Amino acid sequence: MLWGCGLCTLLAGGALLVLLLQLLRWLRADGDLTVLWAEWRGKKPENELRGKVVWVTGASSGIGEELAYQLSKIGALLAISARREDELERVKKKCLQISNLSDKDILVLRLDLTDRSSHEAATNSVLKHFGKIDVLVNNGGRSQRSLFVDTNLDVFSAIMELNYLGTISLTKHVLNHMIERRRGKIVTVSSVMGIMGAPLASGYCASKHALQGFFNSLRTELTDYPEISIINICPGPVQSKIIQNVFTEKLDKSIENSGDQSHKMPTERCVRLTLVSTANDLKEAWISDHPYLAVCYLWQYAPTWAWWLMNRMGKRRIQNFKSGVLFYQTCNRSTSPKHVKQSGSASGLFPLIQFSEDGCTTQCFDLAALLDRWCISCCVLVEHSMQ
Ligand SMILES: NC(=O)c1ccc[n+]([C@@H]2O[C@H](COP(=O)([O-])OP(=O)(O)OC[C@H]3O[C@@H](n4cnc5c(N)ncnc54)[C@H](O)[C@@H]3O)[C@@H](O)[C@H]2O)c1
Repeated sequence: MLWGCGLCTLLAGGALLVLLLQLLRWLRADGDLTVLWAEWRGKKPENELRGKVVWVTGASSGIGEELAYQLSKIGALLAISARREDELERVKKKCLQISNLSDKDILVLRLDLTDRSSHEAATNSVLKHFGKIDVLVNNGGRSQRSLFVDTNLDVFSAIMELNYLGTISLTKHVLNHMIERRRGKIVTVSSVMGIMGAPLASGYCASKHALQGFFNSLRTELTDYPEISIINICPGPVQSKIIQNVFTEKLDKSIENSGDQSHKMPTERCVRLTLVSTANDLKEAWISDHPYLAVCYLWQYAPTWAWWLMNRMGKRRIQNFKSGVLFYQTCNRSTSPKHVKQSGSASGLFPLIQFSEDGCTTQCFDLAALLDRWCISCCVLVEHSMQ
């Protein structure tokens, strides 16, 4: 009897959760509440960032490249940096085509974040060209895909050198200038992996946690400078070249198969919400589709349940990784996770619920199907959540 009541409560809770998720998806709730509010009622990036000098690192691909495009359309003056100058020239050419900016409004500046001795000169080059830096976007970085036990410590050192030390080194030089002017914005593209943990990305998660801790502390040291904003952006999985560029267990080994990216958040959307967060000086912004965003909330409010979920799914993910199978190789690669072709048993969580292909590709209205879809989505989350 009691057991029956418990089961009913569990099912009702599950149904409510699923309905809530569907509602959030339907409402396109792909950011935390402060981001969504800022997008609806807040300041527009077009008004706040036009004419501002914005320096974007890691601008040769992915999120950084798209930032360059959207900022140029808005009319911001740009310094774009990465290691490959030819790629930056390509990005600059496109920026000039899609905007009203002229050649001198976009500075291409080669920068290796790991070469910290070059950061002061690079900062001076931007200042010499534009006379000021209004916004620094710390975007350059690399993810990881390897088990800690198999990974050379050099890899952990390289991740921290790039994602953490490279970022705070550049910040230090630019911040000196902002302190002199008593104004500016430092935007750092962290990750939801700076909030939670995930298997196969221990070094990457550590570097993003380090960034979160660093910038949250720096913000408290800048209370005498209310016009200087420290803005941490925490995206979930976003379409980019991040998987092609991941660190593996050895420094000289690259990944063989970067897999399908189509289920991830479109780069344009992530960048738009990043600019909304920047325009509105949001201290921290979670930008992600569901169920990833829901897991962030779970992590924040019920960490022990979040651990349970992560451990359950992480086990499967590690098994797949060891056998050389990416989880989504069991899925329809040309569509999103909600269009997973495999049976529910692919998740290993609800082995009794079986799907036909169509059961997954159509909108599912029965509770079991919705629950199963949620579980599969969660598994795909674990596959990708370390980016
Ligand atoms: N794509 C995602 O799913 C995702 C999710 C959360 C956070 N992020 C973060 O977003 C940022 C951008 O990543 P992305 O997804 O666009 O990946 P990406 O690989 O497409 O772009 C990374 C950029 O960083 C640059 N970079 C790498 N090493 C560098 C170095 N030593 N010096 C200077 N630049 C260097 C690359 O050249 C490239 O321009 C990263 O910090 C990443 O951690 C990405």
